[in-house]
Amino acid sequence: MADSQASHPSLTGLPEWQTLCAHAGLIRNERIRDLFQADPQRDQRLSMETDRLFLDYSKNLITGDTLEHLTGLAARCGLGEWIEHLFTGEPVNSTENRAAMHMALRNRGNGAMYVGGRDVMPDVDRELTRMRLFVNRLHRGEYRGCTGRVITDVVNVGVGGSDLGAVMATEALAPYRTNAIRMHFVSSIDGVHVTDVLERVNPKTTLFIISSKSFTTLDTMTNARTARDWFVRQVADTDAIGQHFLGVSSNDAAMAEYGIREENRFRIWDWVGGRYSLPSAVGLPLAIAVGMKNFEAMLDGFHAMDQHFRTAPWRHNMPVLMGLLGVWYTNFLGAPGHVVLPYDHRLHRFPAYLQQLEMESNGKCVTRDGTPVDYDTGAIVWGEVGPNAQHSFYQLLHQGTRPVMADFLAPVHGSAEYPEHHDLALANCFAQTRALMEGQTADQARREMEAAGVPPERIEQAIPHKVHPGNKPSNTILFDRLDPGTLGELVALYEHKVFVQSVIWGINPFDQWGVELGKKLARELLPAITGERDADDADPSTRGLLAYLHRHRS
Ligand SMILES: O=P(O)(O)OC[C@H]1O[C@H](O)[C@H](O)[C@@H](O)[C@@H]1O
Repeated sequence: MADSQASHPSLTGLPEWQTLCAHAGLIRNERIRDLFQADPQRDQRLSMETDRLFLDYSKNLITGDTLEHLTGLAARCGLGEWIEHLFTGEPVNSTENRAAMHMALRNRGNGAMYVGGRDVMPDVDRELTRMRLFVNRLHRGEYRGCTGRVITDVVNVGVGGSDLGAVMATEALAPYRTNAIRMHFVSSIDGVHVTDVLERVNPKTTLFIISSKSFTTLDTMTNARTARDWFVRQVADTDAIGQHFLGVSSNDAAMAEYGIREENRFRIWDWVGGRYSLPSAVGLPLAIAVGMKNFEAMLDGFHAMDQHFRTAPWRHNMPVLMGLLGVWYTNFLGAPGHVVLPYDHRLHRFPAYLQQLEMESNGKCVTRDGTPVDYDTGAIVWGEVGPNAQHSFYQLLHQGTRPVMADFLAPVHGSAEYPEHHDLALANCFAQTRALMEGQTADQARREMEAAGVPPERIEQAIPHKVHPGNKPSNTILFDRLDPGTLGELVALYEHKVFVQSVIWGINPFDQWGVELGKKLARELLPAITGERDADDADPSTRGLLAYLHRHRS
């Protein structure tokens, strides 16, 4: 692997890159609408299905040539080899000399998967079995609190990759709940988050899961200590900690030191990246909420997408296509933003989950060998539940000056209770992608206002404001229903999409050094916040902030 690592080509100098630049110059002048007219089969040619997902990418500013040029670039960047490096447990996380073998966590095929020459499947299966035993005991009411009462609440304490996936999936799969245990998540270090959750639970019937791959993250450790102190104060029994606190980590010694007993310590491994850890024991809160059967159905979905990604030809490979489309907009059409718009409220944390997955993975400015890049990398990802976002930021999507790439997601079967609501949501979803693509001309706006009887002078005034330029790209991802398998496929789709882009950009998507500096400066600044020392060495703005703080505290 060292060879292909060293040989990542200077991207912008590649003939494939130059071809794409020239091609973009031509295609900028095209209208997506006209491309449909020129090719009546376009929607069929530019759409595809996997086991559970349907992707329509025909409303993009692309032609068959665009895809050919993009796959040519991917081949030149060694995408095929890199996919094999990933799946064969090579240390693709070069700065930390680690594999990124999250596919082993959901390897439902029972074959061996190797990291550093060692089959990791026995470890994976052992932890999955331990989770199953624990979850089943809890659900049967056999695992109880220190006073013998059944558990009514579970509080997951974690942050980033040890929080976002579990929250997102627990919300998304709410209809698959198998029991009445209430789930709570504490992530933010600010003290109010933990307060708000502790106020709602009874210590004698609550389990705490301290979830942290490193078991050193300041945020999680601070909240975990506060939760433990609160618990001990409430039950007045330190021995009870062992019964009420579970841990998920790769740092067994730290879990033990915190007071988590052996049988309540669930393991992950250094080859599981935090933001790729939902299918590991980090998903324990989800498994408790929806039961192991549903959790494993989610793993099936992950696995199906893993297989698809590894084996499908690139022109029919969903993560590859989505990754390449992202590269097209980021690097050749100058669209820095990528918005994710689910038309199902239960996916309301999905954009937040993807923000970490995409931006922590590909928000990098040097290649794997440390060379500064001279092209853009990770998109700026944001999003919101589509129907709500229509009433807030869609204005910018329709008439703003900067192009944005959009992913629309929707189940065919949404609300079981109010299917007529879901019809409205779908009508909006499909209408928005049309409106973005087709826009509205001055003539159309004029005709509409004339028909509505608007006075002519007002019409002329209003027209510039009512014109929608259109030609805005979008993907639409549909699926039968938001069930566990579909969620697994969806998450794996984006994971692999991120990997594809990292290969083109030549960057390591599995480290996150950019988050360290802020943490270090926070540690250094803490004494200045508490007033133990001055921060004379800090910049003038920071000193000003500290001065304001202390003026208002005194
Ligand atoms: O699971 P932990 O070790 O506590 O890490 C939690 C999170 O914190 C870090 O700062 C990283 O930016 C994330 O990638 C990670 O998921």
